[in-house]
Amino acid sequence: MKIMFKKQGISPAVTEGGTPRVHFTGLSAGYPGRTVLHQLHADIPALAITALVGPNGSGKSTLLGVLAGVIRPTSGELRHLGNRPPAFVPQRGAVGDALPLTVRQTVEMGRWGERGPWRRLTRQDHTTVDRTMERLGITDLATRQLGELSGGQRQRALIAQGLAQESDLLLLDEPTTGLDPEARDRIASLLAELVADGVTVVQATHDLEAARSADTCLLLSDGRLAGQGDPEQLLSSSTLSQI
Ligand SMILES: Nc1ncnc2c1ncn2[C@@H]1O[C@H](COP(=O)(O)OP(=O)(O)OP(=O)(O)O)[C@@H](O)[C@H]1O
Repeated sequence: MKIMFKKQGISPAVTEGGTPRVHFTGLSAGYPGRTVLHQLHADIPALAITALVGPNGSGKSTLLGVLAGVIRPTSGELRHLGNRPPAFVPQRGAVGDALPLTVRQTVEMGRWGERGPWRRLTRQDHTTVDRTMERLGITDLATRQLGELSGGQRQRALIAQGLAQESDLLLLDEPTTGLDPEARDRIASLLAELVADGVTVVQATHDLEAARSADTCLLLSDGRLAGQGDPEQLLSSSTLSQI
């Protein structure tokens, strides 16, 4: 099993169809005693939105965990063709309701990768946090506890934490699930803006509208790649009913 971070030396096969931000081949991964992902081969194109789609338990969150570096592949090769660690925004439900954190503290944690949890944040860090909260429209929620927010407000705080990491690769686990149409549209517009700003976005989603508006799509079924490419073509009703 190989994990590599590098900017150069991409093989022609990899660059075909656009520069990839992540390339993986023969990738298998899972949890102790249980293989979930089986021999996946795919590219995540740079400066685009990739949707990870598939039924419950098909391995979307596990693949995000592998891309984020929190789950180690058991075999295969994973290449990151960028020079910054990815920013990972977990599912809203995975973040404890009882955590005694304000929105501002939540977003500040996005700077810990640079600074470490015990070092004081710099003025530049605070500026980044302010700017990110403004961008997500949560400045007026700064002193509120995370656990007392609505689903959409909480989701924006978690995305702000991801953005505050200033990575060029943002990995999101179901960012729009359970949100009303206005909140979903807001997040969709933000993701498009981020791509225009130079960020590569990968989102696991059950939201077919979000998936269809992505640039490309990886369809997972039972830990295997059931298809990849144009979401409009891939997410036809016949394919969806098959999986
Ligand atoms: N921590 C864990 N330990 C053991 N097995 C796990 C763990 N997390 C997930 N799994 C198993 O791995 C498989 C894939 O789960 P995963 O969460 O990646 O799927 P998913 O496609 O994201 O599902 P959902 O759409 O429900 O979020 C499932 O069978 C699940 O039970």
